[in-house]
Amino acid sequence: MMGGTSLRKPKLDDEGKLGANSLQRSPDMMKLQPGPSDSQSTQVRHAYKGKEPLLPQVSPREKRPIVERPSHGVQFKDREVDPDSVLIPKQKVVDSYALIKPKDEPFTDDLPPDDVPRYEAPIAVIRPDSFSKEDISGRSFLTGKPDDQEPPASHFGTEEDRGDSVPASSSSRRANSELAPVLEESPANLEIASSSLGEERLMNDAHCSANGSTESNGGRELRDPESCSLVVVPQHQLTFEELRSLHDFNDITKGEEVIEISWLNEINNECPPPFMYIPQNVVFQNAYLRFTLSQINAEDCCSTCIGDCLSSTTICVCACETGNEFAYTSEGLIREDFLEECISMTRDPQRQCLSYCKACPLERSKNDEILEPCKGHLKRKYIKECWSKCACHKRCGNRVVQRGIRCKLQVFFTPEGKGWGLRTLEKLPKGTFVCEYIGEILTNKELHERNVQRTRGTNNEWHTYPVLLDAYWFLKGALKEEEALCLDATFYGNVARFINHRCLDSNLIEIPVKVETPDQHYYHLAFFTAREVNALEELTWDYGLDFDDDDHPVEVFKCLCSSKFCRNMKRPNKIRSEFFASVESLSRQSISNIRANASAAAKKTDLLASSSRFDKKEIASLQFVA
Ligand SMILES: C[S@@+](CC[C@H](N)C(=O)[O-])C[C@H]1O[C@@H](n2cnc3c(N)ncnc32)[C@H](O)[C@@H]1O
Repeated sequence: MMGGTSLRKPKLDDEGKLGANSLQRSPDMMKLQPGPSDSQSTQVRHAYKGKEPLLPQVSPREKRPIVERPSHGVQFKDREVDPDSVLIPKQKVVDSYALIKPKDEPFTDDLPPDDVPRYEAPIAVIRPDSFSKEDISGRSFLTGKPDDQEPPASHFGTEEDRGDSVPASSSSRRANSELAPVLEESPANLEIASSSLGEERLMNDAHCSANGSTESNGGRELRDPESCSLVVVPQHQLTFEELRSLHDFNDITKGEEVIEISWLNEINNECPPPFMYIPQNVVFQNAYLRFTLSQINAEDCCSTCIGDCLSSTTICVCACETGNEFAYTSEGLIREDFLEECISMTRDPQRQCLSYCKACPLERSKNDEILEPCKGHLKRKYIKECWSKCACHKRCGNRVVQRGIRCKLQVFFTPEGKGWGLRTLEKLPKGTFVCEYIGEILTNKELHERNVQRTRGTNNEWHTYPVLLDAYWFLKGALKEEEALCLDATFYGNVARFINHRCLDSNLIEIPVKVETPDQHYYHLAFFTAREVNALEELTWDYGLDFDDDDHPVEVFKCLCSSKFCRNMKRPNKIRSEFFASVESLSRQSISNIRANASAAAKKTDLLASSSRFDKKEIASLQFVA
């Protein structure tokens, strides 16, 4: 599991020092699989070493007009694109950019067949008119649509509808489709909530497709196209051409974002793995979300604000959550002190504040007979943005994440063997919003079921990309199953699914952002730059993986982040001492904080020490740090 929870256990190495793995998170919280393409990619790359990369013919395409809107208060600076970084394939680039310019060679059929990655295609589509209005509204899950397309608040069922355990929306979905409870027996069917256009889609067998399994009949009937409006799409192994066309070379988002995001492979002939691009989170099945205006109380919105909240002289209700100061500056960046606080709470083991659930949903989802105690979840600072019930202007400066991706990004094939990655094509100031982590909203039980199914399967190429939304789990005594949520970008996701891991000093930091609901159990996970990032730099994020952990079913990857803080690296002594020095300096500030509050620290250490989950070595390391 990436991000979300973070219990880093300082560890001692063999010599009893704070070791290379000293800043690790809880094992069970972090489960992540190697990306689908990595193993293949290494082989293919070697096979093509020294050859010119083959890149698809770029067909000229009309540039999508980006509507410029008058600015009210917040200025989203037009960042200057580094001239050396113009990589967008459809743009003409001058010779000096040849190093990174996408090649124009057309694909030919004479590619060695063994080097052609094989995937299966998704799948099927339901026509929008196939559901009743009620059903559509029940499923709507639209948030933060950029600018003028922002949708109205969607109804997710009333309190009465909700019943004890199953939300009305998911009940109605089940009534409409028997495709819901199928993970165990049949190939999983995946249901997607409404798109930005209110369009309903149903993806059948996305899991199976991603899994690489084949259907012998070469196609699968989903539903009668007339009665249920499903289109039958033949299932077969994708040819290279088909795979390539799955992701628009110029825009992997297929027009779903305000800006285009190209993809580029200068290393080998691989294409990005098959997945469905979505710009907003969607409910998979049982997750309970209720976005209603009636649910938003006066204290949850700024119903008296006018124009730009950031320039208002009176205190805006939406800033109360962040100490009466907005998290954003008038340039649309995160405020320096707020950002530093978030960084230190996430990265500095002494600042990390863990909270413990009474009945941890993560442990509950395992269905074990004995419920293990909660291993702790990182407390986080979060941002609260203005939304529909706020009276401020749509371009109020306290609406950043909901405006969608604004940076010039590119999905690219990394040369170091990490598979695909995400990079910026322009210099990004510290505190810039880059993108959200978008995926299917699953309950933890659903995620657990997916994982079980994956590990049971014969094909280990089915990888998962999940993050927990666990920042507030501790607030509620016992979360209902449908309230303990996570995001999974394995089958549906946005560009964030390409962000690779970097231990500790990654250039992105994830911050929870509340937009459309005051509910604590659902929030957006947004990535901001933790420092200034240069054009062409890869964007990275610390997944919080514990590379020593073999107590989870998902194999961790061999980390190639090349950070000097890498937790998955045997270091020579010199580098090791540098590493300790860096950790020491990072911790100094926090150690003084702990000294200032010795009793709280001691209490915390006692609490951790009393937990049977820690062995002597770990307790010793906790005491060492304290
Ligand atoms: C969220 S995906 C990132 C995108 C992925 N590289 C791809 O090609 O789709 C996570 C996977 O990327 C690879 N990865 C990410 N960070 C890595 C790192 N620091 N070293 C090696 N592999 C990494 C691992 O295979 C991991 O399971």
